[in-house]
Amino acid sequence: MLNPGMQRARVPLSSPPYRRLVIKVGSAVLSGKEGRRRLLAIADQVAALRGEGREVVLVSSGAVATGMARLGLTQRPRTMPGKQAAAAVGQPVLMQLWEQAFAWHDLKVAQVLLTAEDLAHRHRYLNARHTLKTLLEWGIVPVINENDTVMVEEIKFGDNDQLSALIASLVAADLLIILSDIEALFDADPRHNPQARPVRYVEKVDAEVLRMAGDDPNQVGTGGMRSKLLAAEKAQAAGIPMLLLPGTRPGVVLQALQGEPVGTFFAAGQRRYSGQKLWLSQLPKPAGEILVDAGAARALREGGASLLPAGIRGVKGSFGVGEAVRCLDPRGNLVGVGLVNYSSAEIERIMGAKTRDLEAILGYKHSDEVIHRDYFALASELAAGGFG
Ligand SMILES: Nc1ncnc2c1ncn2[C@@H]1O[C@H](COP(=O)(O)OP(=O)(O)O)[C@@H](O)[C@H]1O
Ligand SMILES: N[C@@H](CCC(=O)OP(=O)(O)O)C(=O)O
Repeated sequence: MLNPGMQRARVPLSSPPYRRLVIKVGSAVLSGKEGRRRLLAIADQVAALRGEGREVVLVSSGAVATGMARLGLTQRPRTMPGKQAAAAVGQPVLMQLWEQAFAWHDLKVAQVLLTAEDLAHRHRYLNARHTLKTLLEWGIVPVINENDTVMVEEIKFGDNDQLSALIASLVAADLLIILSDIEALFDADPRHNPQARPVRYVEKVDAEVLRMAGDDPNQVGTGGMRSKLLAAEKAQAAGIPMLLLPGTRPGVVLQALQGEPVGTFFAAGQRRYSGQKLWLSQLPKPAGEILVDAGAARALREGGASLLPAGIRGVKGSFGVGEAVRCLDPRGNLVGVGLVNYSSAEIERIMGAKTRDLEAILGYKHSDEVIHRDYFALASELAAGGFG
């Protein structure tokens, strides 16, 4: 949903002070001849923001692009192991650049490499949160990237735009800033449509807005504009506004926060959840699937019920206690996602059974419910780019 009256993106004057920021820097900003200069300019701005009493978490892409430069490759490797090898070469070089850039300002950096799996386990997610919180308390600038060398296609976040939105929720940021190589969101892909006009304000990321974006990235990036819109959608669902800015322009973050009209501002949405349920609704990948019967599907969808063993007809995949799984109805439609109190092996033994028989079957009982209602989010409530 656009607001045609609002021509230029301004951080609204009525906005909160934006004390905690997550700033994502795209590969396009950090690569090429100008990459080094832009990295230094971003570090200058982060240092200035820190000086104003704000906290900043950086999400930095660029490991693959930096590795390519270091290895003298002119084309992005096509295979997954090729990209991973390039990232393994590039990541330490990239961190060294951030380390040096921040050292000028007497600031220390910390490298945090995450996989989607890390955030899909509640205890690992909470560990990541504690670590980031501690780093911020110590006055350190965390620099996060996907752990490219160990991730596999099935469990990757998709790209760092998605990761940055998840991190914004994780640290309860006041604002997510995405720095790319483009002035703003345009109403059509500007590479194919020279008449495309910038959109300065987006109230809500809906189908009309998603239609504007191409999903093929620039030469070095990954997700394209579509993935930035999906990140905005995730941030909006968490009640966090997002600002898309041209990271190629020095000083642009400070200008935007002073109210200058630059980039595209995505309003904070109505926060749908907090805590556990927010995390569930944004998870990138499920650990497995539970097939439920029609009665259980109705009870979950309409009655806000917990999932009992009696309503389970099948299990797919192998998962442990506490993992997040998809629940599918008899037609294969997604009912929602939830955290299981039993492993897939246990569910295979107790599916279809009455609650009172669980102890006799297993010899113990963790709980009556396989998924408790407080740990379940309906399909209609999931963020785009999540389980869906
Ligand atoms: N509607 C649109 N508005 C702006 N940019 C778009 C649009 N559709 C596609 N793009 C392209 O998306 C690119 C940015 O995405 P990406 O390559 O993933 O960047 P990054 O490396 O910063 O993550 C821009 O360079 C632009 O060419
Ligand atoms: N982890 C990858 C990032 C890939 C990625 O999402 O890139 P981009 O679209 O430029 O944010 C790297 O460091 O190269």
